[in-house]
Amino acid sequence: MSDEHRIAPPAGSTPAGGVDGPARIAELRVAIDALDQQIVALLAERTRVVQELTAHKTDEATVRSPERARQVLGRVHDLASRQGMPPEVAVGTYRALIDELTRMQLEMLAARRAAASLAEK
Ligand SMILES: C=C(O[C@@H]1C=C(C(=O)O)C=C[C@H]1O)C(=O)O
Repeated sequence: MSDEHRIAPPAGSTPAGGVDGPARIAELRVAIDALDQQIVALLAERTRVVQELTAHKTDEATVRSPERARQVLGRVHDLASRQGMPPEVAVGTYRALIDELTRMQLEMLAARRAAASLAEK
């Protein structure tokens, strides 16, 4: 992250140079909106990869793959630590993401099964 986005000093202290108060909040919210645009683009790409992978799964146990989920969370924990981010924030975010993607995969599997059983009739 560039210096302009660094977390502000503790309340009561004067930020070193630059804009203060509401103007700085507005500036930082613009930075957050730009970052969100990039994050959602990457999440959309990750979701497309998961959707493609799901086409190769044929049962609920493989959809859930808890060991793989643990591995992803452990890796995210380490990556966040190395980036100077509180790892619990990254792990909590990914836990919610994996829960939602697992729910999406279960729906895809159910839809495929329903289509296959209709085709059999
Ligand atoms: C994408 C997969 O399926 C699920 C979702 C995961 C993820 O989003 O990283 C990881 C494991 C599974 O719970 C997978 O098996 O790799």
